[in-house]
Amino acid sequence: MSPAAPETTAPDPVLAAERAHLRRAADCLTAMRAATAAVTDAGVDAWAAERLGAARAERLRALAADPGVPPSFGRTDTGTETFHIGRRHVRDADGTPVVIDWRAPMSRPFYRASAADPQGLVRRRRFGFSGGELTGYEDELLGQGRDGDGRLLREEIERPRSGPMRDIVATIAPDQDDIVRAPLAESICVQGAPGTGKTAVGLHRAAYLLYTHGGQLARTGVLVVGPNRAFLRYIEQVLPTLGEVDVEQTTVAELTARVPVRGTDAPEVAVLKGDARLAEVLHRALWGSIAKPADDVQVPLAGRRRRVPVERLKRYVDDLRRRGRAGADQQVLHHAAGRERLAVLVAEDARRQAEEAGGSPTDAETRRAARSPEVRAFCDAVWPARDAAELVHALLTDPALLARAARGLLDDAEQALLRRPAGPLHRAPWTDADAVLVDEVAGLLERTPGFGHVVVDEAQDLSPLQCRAVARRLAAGSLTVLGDLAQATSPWSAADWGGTLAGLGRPDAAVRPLLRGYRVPGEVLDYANRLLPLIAPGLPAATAVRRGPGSLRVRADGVLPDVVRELAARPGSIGVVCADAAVPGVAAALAGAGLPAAVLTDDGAAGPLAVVPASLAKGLEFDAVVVVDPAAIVAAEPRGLHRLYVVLTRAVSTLVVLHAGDLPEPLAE
Ligand SMILES: Nc1ncnc2c1ncn2[C@@H]1O[C@H](COP(=O)(O)OP(=O)(O)OP(=O)(O)O)[C@@H](O)[C@H]1O
Repeated sequence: MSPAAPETTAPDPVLAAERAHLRRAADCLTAMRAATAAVTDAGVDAWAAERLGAARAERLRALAADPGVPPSFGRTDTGTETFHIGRRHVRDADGTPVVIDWRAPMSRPFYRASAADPQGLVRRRRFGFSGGELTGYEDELLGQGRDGDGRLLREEIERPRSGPMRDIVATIAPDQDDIVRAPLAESICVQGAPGTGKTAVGLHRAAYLLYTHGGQLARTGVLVVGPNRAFLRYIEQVLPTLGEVDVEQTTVAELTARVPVRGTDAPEVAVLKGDARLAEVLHRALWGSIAKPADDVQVPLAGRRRRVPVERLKRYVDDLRRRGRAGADQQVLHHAAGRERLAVLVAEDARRQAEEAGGSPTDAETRRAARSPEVRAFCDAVWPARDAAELVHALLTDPALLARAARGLLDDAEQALLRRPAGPLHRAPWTDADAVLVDEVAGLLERTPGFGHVVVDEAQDLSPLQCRAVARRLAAGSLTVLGDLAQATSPWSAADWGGTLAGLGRPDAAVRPLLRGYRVPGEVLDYANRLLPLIAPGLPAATAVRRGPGSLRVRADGVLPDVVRELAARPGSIGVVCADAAVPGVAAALAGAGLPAAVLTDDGAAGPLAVVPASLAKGLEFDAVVVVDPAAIVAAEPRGLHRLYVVLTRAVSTLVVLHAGDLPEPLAE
């Protein structure tokens, strides 16, 4: 590696030149923004409001002025040409590129070149920043077979966390880049150990796809699904920092929020309600409510009445009913569309009769016939319009209805588990799992609008029916599934990805591993990995990209406030993770010692010192983590060891494990 210039007092000509280039790029960017704003302001407010939206325009302006986001983070030299790489294209007034967007094909060697395979580069230069100021650089003379030593990568990872997740655009690794730049048509499942960058890679893939397939994806949209609001708060700034403000980021609970959730299910009930068999029960309940036509229908058409005989009516209904299941071509007839279609078939029958009798009813007359009170009454009797919430409510409160729909699928004990007391629909004690059932029925009634690409994070925890809810939002698009089977804590967690991918509608998605751990120092990762043979015997352990001597402290005698006070002496965030039931006690102990900590909630954002219920720790990270009483975390739930594995892998710099009693066995020695 060539000289890395740390903070210097003597002027470094390379630094001076790069700073000048950055200043120029910043000026050009400001000019580009000003030009865009001028266009927007010049009497095209309606367009601007519609296309950009006030919030988006605001965000773009903020980005332009954000000193924490330098216009370039590195450069490539081919020997004849130099390209600066940044978060977005910057060009000067003549249109000459000043910075190349990281997603452009020309930027690819920046991420892929190595000493063994320089990809036409003689040098790769990475910049180091401090407070938005260029303070150093690292050169890799690839042409001479010399790779870098990763010092800047290490600095970047260990830069104290002060808020939400940051992008990794300056340091995406080749194996990550492979996934980020995979073709749009490819659905991918990223199985990665904690801190290997799955979330980061998924978000950068979304940004890459939007850049590369802008037109197509701008129409169909990109959706990111995370486990809860706290997690979304944590990740939600990554895409805007990359210039992508039009991505919808949500949770399964929000996707399926068709009924007000006021209740909770016992665990065994939640498991059953998430079971794939329920999809079939609901399908039967809905389509089974279609009746057999009992009488002929008299259809008023063009001033005459035409009788459509019951036998033909039965055939129309049967044909349509058959199309309620996916055929070989996967085109499913939705229930509401089936009802419309039935009315049209009846009216067309009458039209044919009229034509055979020498008449010629018009299209408009036929449409009117389809909407006539007679035909409507027939459809109401045979193929009534249904409401998703009403149907699920009826199924859960009417044992006879449930028994009919569940015959051969759910035994008596399972049916009893599902039952809830009868009561008015508007006061129904809906649960999260019920909401997914209602969404399932809504998806049978009408087509759910689908996105062009969906990124689903922490996918190992999805129930089969939650998978179906996500799959409905996918339509013909592709999927990026992110997860770690070793961190699976929900009751439906499986030992492999097959079921989840099938449930998500992409059984053939390739499973791609990520095995280099960025977040957690080697000492901490090795410690957590001791649990792997117990919780996920088939999975290979990740190796950390860096070691951190002293990063792991396992203490039987530690006093929590003292430990926290000591950690707080260093910059960065602190997460105190404990069993959910211990949260009030831990928060009180800290407050009592003059260390007020915010308790992280499902929809809250964490402050610099947060008490984190173990059940919410997934996906998050803190510079320092204190795990309080690991045995209680394990004892709190059936997959407690998996939960412990999650919480032990949240620390970027320091992990302190405080235990009063025995440690879980693999961690004891
Ligand atoms: N190539 C990289 N360069 C710098 N930092 C990286 C890189 N890849 C990942 N990181 C950092 O490592 C940390 C973990 O990343 P991320 O949260 O995406 O991992 P994950 O695999 O989703 O973890 P978990 O399974 O624990 O949720 C983040 O701080 C991220 O910025």
